[in-house]
Amino acid sequence: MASQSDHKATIIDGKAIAQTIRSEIAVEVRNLSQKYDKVPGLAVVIVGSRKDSQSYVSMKRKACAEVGITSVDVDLPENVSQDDLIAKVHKLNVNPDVHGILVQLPLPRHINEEKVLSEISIEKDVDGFHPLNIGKLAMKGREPLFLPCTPKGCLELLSRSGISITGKKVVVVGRSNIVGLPVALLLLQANATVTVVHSHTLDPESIIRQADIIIAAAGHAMMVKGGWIKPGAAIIDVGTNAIDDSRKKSGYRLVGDVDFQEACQYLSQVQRLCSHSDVQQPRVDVIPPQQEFLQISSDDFINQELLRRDVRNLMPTSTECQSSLMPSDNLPGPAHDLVGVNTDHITGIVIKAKDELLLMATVGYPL
Ligand SMILES: NC(=O)C1=CN([C@@H]2O[C@H](COP(=O)(O)OP(=O)(O)OC[C@H]3O[C@@H](n4cnc5c(N)ncnc54)[C@H](OP(=O)(O)O)[C@@H]3O)[C@@H](O)[C@H]2O)C=CC1
Ligand SMILES: Nc1nc(=O)c2c([nH]1)NC[C@@H]1CN(c3ccc(C(=O)N[C@@H](CCC(=O)O)C(=O)O)cc3)C=[N+]21
Repeated sequence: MASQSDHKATIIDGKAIAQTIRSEIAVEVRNLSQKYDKVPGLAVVIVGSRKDSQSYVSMKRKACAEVGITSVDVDLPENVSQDDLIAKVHKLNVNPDVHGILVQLPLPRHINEEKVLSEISIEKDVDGFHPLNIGKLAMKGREPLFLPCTPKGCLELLSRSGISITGKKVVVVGRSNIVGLPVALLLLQANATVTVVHSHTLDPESIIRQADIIIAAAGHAMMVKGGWIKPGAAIIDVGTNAIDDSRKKSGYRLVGDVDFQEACQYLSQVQRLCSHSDVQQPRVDVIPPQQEFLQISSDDFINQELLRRDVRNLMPTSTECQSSLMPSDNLPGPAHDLVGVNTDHITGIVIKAKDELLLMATVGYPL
């Protein structure tokens, strides 16, 4: 996790964490097989030959092999009827060697996904897509039998990276049944204050900028820009988007929903600010009383010493603070009061003059 002394964005190594989790599961599977003389079985059902689905399914089957879970492969043709698919699911429901059933989505258009998913026995619904499982996830004090894997993975990444959730402002970008909605529900259960951004959300940038934690799951390549991220924020980028890349043999490369390069550059720049006074300044948004947004350099407003201090020492009465924050000629009126900052870590400074919000500096450093 990023610390005050870090000068660049810290990268959560999802691959390494996944490897650790797989090793832990392998031990559990070994213990189970020793105790019960049986290994867990996962049925992975795929309909048709979509390239992306085949690639995800083969990843799942490989992961099963790696940890010692038996993968029961069910590959059905694109034109399989809904009744035949449901009959297959029913067979798997009663197969004692199958403990989990996963029907890869999306299904072909002629098949009703909702109907098929509701036919999976809730005891074997490892994707957690059964309405009863999702319903329990949404209710206080109820325990779903299975949690959807990607949302669960997001929380694992956070907890294994030492990022606490309780009390944090989390913005989830996306509200799909697979990722956005269940991850928002899980975060709510973990005592976060959750905002969900979707395709009808007005001004997503200003909402995302308030987040301590961002879960990006919109399926929209690099939509979250570096400047949208509050310094110190943790980001889990779920998006997997293929974009054209002539330098690749395949002709494409995968990118997330967050502009990774830009985010790292932006965060590094802001974090360096805390210890070097000569570096380029981050952007600062100024909100004049007319509510117009202006972008200016923070040079004129904030000195380095101020940023290094504990927020609690920066009380409105501090003349030093006021003079250091006093803009030369941009802001009218008498001394400005420093009225609000996040107390855990300096993530924003709000200055008031004559009870009007005049300036909000989105600079600071993480814990
Ligand atoms: N790594 C993993 O394990 C997984 C990764 N993924 C990846 O995550 C991404 C999302 O997948 P999935 O949830 O299935 O996608 P869906 O297309 O089902 O849902 C996308 C969601 O994002 C919202 N959205 C779309 N565009 C915007 C936008 N410009 N601003 C804000 N919100 C937007 C949509 O809003 P609305 O509801 O209004 O339409 C919708 O709720 C994809 O890139 C996918 O490949 C998915 C599953 C697992
Ligand atoms: N019943 C069902 N359950 C699912 O969980 C499900 C599904 N249907 N349908 C489609 C989505 C999509 N999905 C992904 C899984 C892993 C990666 C993933 O691991 N991506 C790698 C790269 C993969 C690659 O190299 O191709 C990465 O992000 O680094 C992405 C997407 C699961 N889904």
